[in-house]
Amino acid sequence: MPVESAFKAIESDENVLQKHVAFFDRNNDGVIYPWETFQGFRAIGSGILLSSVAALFINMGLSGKTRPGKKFPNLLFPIEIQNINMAKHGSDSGVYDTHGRFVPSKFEEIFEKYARTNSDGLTADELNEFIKGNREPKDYGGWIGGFTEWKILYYLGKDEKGLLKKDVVRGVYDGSLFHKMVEEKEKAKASKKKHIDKTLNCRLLGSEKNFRRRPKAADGVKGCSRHEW
Ligand code: HEM
Ligand SMILES: [Ca+2]
Repeated sequence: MPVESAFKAIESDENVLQKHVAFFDRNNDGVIYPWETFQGFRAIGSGILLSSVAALFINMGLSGKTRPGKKFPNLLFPIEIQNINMAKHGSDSGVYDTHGRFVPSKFEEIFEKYARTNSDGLTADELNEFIKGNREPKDYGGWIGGFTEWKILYYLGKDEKGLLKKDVVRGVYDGSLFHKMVEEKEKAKASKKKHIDKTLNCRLLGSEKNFRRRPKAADGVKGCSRHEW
């Protein structure tokens, strides 16, 4: 899905990683359950399969790490947002520091190093090089973590030319991308509804065959036309 427009600059002294995950805390109680992860994925337009698999893996994988000192796993796999920085893994970009803060120089480094075709984004090949470049030896868990995070981001956020834009990547770090995606989805839904309403309107006027989407047709009826063109 193409997501354009500029995102705000990110403050580097706050726990931005908490913002990254807060979108998925659907009832804002500081804890993310698997069904909330599922709902969050659905809200940004992911299919049922990806949303289910992601919810299972993310919550089962991160829950225990964010519940330090708890002896037994909670089988509802809650993720505690206040401890989300403990869920960090290796083989990442280093853009989040150990406290979950945003490190601007690391963010810039991604594009300085890998964005060769277009300084403003990464192609699929450049992204693969970047993911490989982050790998620490034998850190298999981190390899999988990094690979899936970046591949899902690419899948959901690439533009029509297959480029993962810098703005989109910046937006994922503070979670603003997720809110943006919901907005885009709502907009697309509203315009589809408008189109259906117009089609219906034209049908009532008896010109459904020649219906075209355009602001004002020659015959003066908004969105309808009696002529092919
Ligand atoms: C569509 C949904 C999501 C996408 C596209 C996504 C993508 C990403 C990306 C690209 C990173 C940066 C990794 C790096 O800097 O190398 C990241 C980091 C992280 N994400 Fe997500 N994420 C999503 C959802 C979630 C959810 C639901 C959680 C947990 C509730 C989560 C937890 C984390 C954590 C803990 C990190 C830090 C990893 C680290 O730096 O070691 N993410 N994510
Ligand atoms: Ca919650």
